[in-house]
Amino acid sequence: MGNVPCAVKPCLSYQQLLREHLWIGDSVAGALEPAQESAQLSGFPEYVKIVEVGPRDGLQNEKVIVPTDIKIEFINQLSQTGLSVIEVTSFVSSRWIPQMADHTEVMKGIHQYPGIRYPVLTPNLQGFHRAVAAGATEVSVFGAASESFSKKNINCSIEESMKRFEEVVKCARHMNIPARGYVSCALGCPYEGSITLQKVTEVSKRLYGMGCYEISLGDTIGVGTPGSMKKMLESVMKEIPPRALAVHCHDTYGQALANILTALQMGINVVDSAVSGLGGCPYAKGASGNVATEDLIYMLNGLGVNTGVNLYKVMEAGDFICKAVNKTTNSKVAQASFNA
Ligand SMILES: CC(C)(COP(=O)([O-])OP(=O)([O-])OC[C@H]1O[C@@H](n2cnc3c(N)ncnc32)[C@H](O)[C@@H]1OP(=O)([O-])[O-])[C@@H](O)C(=O)NCCC(=O)NCCSC(=O)C[C@@](C)(O)CC(=O)[O-]
Repeated sequence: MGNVPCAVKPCLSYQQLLREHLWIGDSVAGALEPAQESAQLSGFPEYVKIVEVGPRDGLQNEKVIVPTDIKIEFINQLSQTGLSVIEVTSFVSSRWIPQMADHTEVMKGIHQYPGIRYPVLTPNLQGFHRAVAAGATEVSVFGAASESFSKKNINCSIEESMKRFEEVVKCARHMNIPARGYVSCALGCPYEGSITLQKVTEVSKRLYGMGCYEISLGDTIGVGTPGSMKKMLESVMKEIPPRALAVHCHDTYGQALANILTALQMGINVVDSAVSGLGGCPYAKGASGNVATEDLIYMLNGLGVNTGVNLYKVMEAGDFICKAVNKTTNSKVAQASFNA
């Protein structure tokens, strides 16, 4: 029963807690009111948009190729949870990321529900055109604040990447397709170590300036702390309003939830996460998965922050994909619940 206080241990199991109490994520009338009040009082946003990156970031690093029908079933299950954004796949080179080679089949195979957005990664115009042909209606370009990471990940300098992204975003705008921008290594780089605040801010500003509607600041190797997150956001927020920013925290050093909490207190209300804490970038060696969506929802529910997402259904989708890829979940909430 993990951290449940001794006094309640004999009375409650985690499953009871999850099913019957406010942590479940359904708005039980009345039950959320005191917590919602506390969320408002403490300066947290009333609503957080969760960008589920499990099918893309979560699976891209898996060595064994996950069958396409499993990916499609996983995404369809996620669509039943209340999530409003699910990142589906990447239109990148299959030589670089073999796991994403079935991007077109996945994109065409999923059921796209109204009200849910299904963005995909597009590093260049070639990827963009293929994505659109496969039915994508939202794309993301992905840059880095580190020169070395940019070269390792997308085989070009930051400057060259900006030119490619400008082409993609321009084309997307003509077609009324929203484009999101990622900035990797916002809190540290696997090759260069510390990255200056100026560089993170400069790259973010360029992506925002070219028309990306939201900039996701990636702690690619999970080295950030609430202290470095605060400083980085203070710098970026001088150029970009918090409503256009998201945080994307890998949990390598166990700091992800603390970093997210810091970002929320600073006015950010978009958070990327991956079911079961899956994930990692093949070009960021040693980086572990993203913050688990289950753990994020549990924390937000406890704060009374609305996400519209059902925790129990997310845990079921997580259980499905973990069994399919033969992995144990990294979500503490799922571990505690399923082992109770
Ligand atoms: C960007 C490239 C393609 C450049 O790769 P390149 O080798 O420099 O490309 P090129 O332009 O020289 O072309 C070489 C070949 O690639 C093909 N090509 C060219 N573009 C494409 C494309 N879009 N889709 C499919 N094929 C493509 C092109 O057609 C050609 O084929 P060939 O003539 O030799 O047969 C490559 O480096 C690549 O695919 N990189 C992807 C890396 C990646 O996906 N990394 C993981 C995602 S980023 C991440 O996880 C971080 C994030 C977002 O989560 C945030 C965080 O945590 O920080």
